[in-house]
Amino acid sequence: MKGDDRVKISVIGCGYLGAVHAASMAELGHDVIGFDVDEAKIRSLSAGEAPFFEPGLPEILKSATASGRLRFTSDVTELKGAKVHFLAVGTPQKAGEYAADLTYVDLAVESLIPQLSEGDLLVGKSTVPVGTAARLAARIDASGSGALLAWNPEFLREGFAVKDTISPDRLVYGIPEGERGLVAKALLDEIYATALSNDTPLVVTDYATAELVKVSANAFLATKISFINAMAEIAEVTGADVTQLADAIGFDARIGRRFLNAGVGFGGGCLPKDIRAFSARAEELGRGESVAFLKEVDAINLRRRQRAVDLVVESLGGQVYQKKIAVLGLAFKPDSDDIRDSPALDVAVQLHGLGAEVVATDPEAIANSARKHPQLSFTETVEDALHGAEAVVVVTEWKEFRELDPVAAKALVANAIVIDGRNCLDAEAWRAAGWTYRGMGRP
Ligand SMILES: NC(=O)c1ccc[n+]([C@@H]2O[C@H](COP(=O)([O-])OP(=O)(O)OC[C@H]3O[C@@H](n4cnc5c(N)ncnc54)[C@H](O)[C@@H]3O)[C@@H](O)[C@H]2O)c1
Ligand SMILES: O=c1ccn([C@@H]2O[C@H](COP(=O)(O)OP(=O)(O)O[C@H]3O[C@H](CO)[C@@H](O)[C@H](O)[C@H]3O)[C@@H](O)[C@H]2O)c(=O)[nH]1
Repeated sequence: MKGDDRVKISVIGCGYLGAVHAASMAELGHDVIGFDVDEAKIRSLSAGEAPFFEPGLPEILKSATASGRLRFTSDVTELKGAKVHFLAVGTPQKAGEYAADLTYVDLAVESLIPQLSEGDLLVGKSTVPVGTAARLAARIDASGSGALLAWNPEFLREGFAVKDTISPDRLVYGIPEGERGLVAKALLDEIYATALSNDTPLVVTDYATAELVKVSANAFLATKISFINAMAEIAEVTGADVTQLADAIGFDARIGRRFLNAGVGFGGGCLPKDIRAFSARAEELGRGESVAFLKEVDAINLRRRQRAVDLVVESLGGQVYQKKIAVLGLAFKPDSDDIRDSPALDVAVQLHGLGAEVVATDPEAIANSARKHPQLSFTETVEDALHGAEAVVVVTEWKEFRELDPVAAKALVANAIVIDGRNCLDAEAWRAAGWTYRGMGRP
């Protein structure tokens, strides 16, 4: 791509999604300016440093900022002149409610409107309740800026975010009808030229479908995880093994083995809040019953965290008070430092609440966890966590935990009891080394 041909892009909101999107778009050759109201985040990004852990991000941040294709600002007026503006601000769960909080989306759009010029394209990436795009399009029309709106939901997974952005499984464009839609599509095609030239499937549709594709994809994934966790609950009272069950049903190509790992369940900044926001929106639309099952998906999910806590208590004869428990894992999944709605951190907090002396460790998520829960004790090394522990609970399946040597680990602990909250250990090897092994839905 030659300098003058590059599309000038702005990214509004440089959190997990926005920072990765900005750096990846620059990596693909576009001129990008990232904007965030959080000045500390902007300072870190401007220095080429990722404010969170994401494999591959530091490398592309450094190369793109050094090449001049990527810069960051906390001054919204600097977005003037960009042709395409990606909206990537947060849409968290409202406090005490299921619905999504759209405050950040609305504030960001209001601050962007004075910077827009005729023919500019605002592209929504944040996950929003269906109907939001139509409302924002009307607001932009009323502003008289002459800008257009498209909704282009994002499906990246943390831990694989750069790869997922540069080579997505599919692209979805929600665009307006008629000529304006064609203009929007042409700009998006230019931005995603690399992915499209690699035959990435493209779905071009209306706003409502694009918004619904995103939330229904997450609802499906959450349902798949809660389905297998429901089977784990049945396995627990019948002596069956849910991991073998998952393998066996997963061989059916119509079902597939992915997202059938039973354990302490799903967490993170997306699946939990997205299924709740979907339920709330469906209720507003008078169709609450259509997705009523999502409340059960949520309930099954939360029960599994409790199950891990109960297993620890049960294994210690019903009493954890003042007993040292090693909690291996804090992040909501491996290869991430994200602790938003983390089942692992929740298990640690619950055990602490029961009076246990929790010592938790995680390769990347200690700093975030300590900020949120300073009452917990943390240690950098697994060995320190294991030393003198009366029980060990594995709640995030980091490679370093999966590959622990059960013989060496046994020499450190006071009691060889392990609760495998992610079914990620070799049960036979741990038992052979003398451990009492308890998994989630497997004997
Ligand atoms: N994290 C993911 O893996 C992922 C993947 C797909 C979709 N999403 C969706 O993307 C959105 C962002 O998620 P996230 O995980 O990056 O959240 P985040 O909380 O990490 O980042 C949001 C950022 O927006 C900034 N912000 C808030 N108000 C602003 C404003 N008015 N102007 C500019 N910046 C503002 C915040 O300071 C923050 O840095 C959500 O809707 C989420 O559901 C996230
Ligand atoms: O078999 C499985 C698979 C996942 N999980 C858990 O499910 C959660 C979510 O995992 P994952 O989906 O890999 O993480 P996210 O990065 O939150 O990605 C989800 O949420 C994003 C934000 O909307 C979407 O873009 C992605 O497509 C969607 O996978 C984590 O706690 C995992 O431990 C399980 O318990 N069992």
